[in-house]
Amino acid sequence: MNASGLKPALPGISRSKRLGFFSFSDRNKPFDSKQRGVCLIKAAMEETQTLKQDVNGMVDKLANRHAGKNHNQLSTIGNSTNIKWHECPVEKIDREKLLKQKGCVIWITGLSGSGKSTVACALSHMLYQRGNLSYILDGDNVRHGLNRDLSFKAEDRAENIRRVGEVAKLFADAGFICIACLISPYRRDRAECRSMLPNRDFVEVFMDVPLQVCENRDPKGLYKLARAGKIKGFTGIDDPYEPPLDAEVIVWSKTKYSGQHKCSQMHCESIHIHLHDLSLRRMQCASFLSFGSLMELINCGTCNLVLPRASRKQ
Ligand SMILES: Nc1ncnc2c1ncn2[C@@H]1O[C@H](COP(=O)(O)OS(=O)(=O)O)[C@@H](OP(=O)(O)O)[C@H]1O
Ligand SMILES: Nc1ncnc2c1ncn2[C@@H]1O[C@H](COP(=O)(O)OP(=O)(O)O)[C@@H](O)[C@H]1O
Repeated sequence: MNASGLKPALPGISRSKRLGFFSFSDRNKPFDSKQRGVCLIKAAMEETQTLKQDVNGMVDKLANRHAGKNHNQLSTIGNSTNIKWHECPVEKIDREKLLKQKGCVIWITGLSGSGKSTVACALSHMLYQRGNLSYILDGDNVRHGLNRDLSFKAEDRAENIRRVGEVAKLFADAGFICIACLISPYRRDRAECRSMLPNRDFVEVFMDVPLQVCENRDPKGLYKLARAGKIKGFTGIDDPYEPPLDAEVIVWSKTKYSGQHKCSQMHCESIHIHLHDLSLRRMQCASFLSFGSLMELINCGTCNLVLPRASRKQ
């Protein structure tokens, strides 16, 4: 069977993934038509599945590209009536070419004191050193301006996450690597942010640090106030935190497994990072890294983060 001379049926789908072309490596065995038939059916099923995934991916992409945009008619979105989406000939892909990077959102979630801002800054610094443009949306900082009207009640937290999700999406559209670090305690709110972006343009990073460790760090003294009842509805104390079930990246401090609460300098310097390969639904690799060699993970394979060697600002 020869695939040469035929154009791919769908753009972006390689010949090898099209139905009807199989290669058999075991050519020396005597021909067993029954076994060969089973082989063919199996291969066809696998190819069909792959093709389906490719087509779904393309449909997703188009759906995401046009989500909420009605190009010819006036629309009503929420309370905004009679609005119309305006296209510009300079698109995301053009800006990405200019910046030589892929616009995406890295969403860091975890308890207060789990190290979200620290990781965000380290990542941003390393990207800067590599010549990549990033921007951090830190929950604490955004609440100083855009979200200053929001409290820590569940509905206000949801609105906080929605707004930051929308802003992050704009940054990604601008071609930035947008690093959002917020407690974002509810799965539903985070899932909504994920759904705003095409598949793989949203990388969820879970700071898997136990409450006890965060509470021992307590850099702002907030846990102490919460335990004393002076702050009500503090995440982890008297307000919920729903850990992600399928984050692409999981980060934890070594202290979680060493059983120490006050960590030594060496432990402070070490974090573990797991890349969660969602396509295989299993942990792909576990890496032990010094804090200085944090992550270099952009536009690589199944998820957008890579764990590189990079020097830390002393
Ligand atoms: N009740 C309560 N619960 C949790 N956190 C509180 C609360 N009150 C104030 N803070 C401070 O607000 C920071 C978290 O803001 P976020 O916007 O990330 O929170 S959320 O995503 O809306 O849940 C958080 O910052 P981080 O410690 O950086 O997470 C706290 O400094
Ligand atoms: N891997 C780590 N080991 C030990 N301490 C850490 C680590 N990462 C961050 N910290 C410290 O924990 C505290 C909280 O970190 P921060 O990044 O502000 O957390 P968050 O943004 O989640 O509230 C800070 O004092 C920071 O220096």
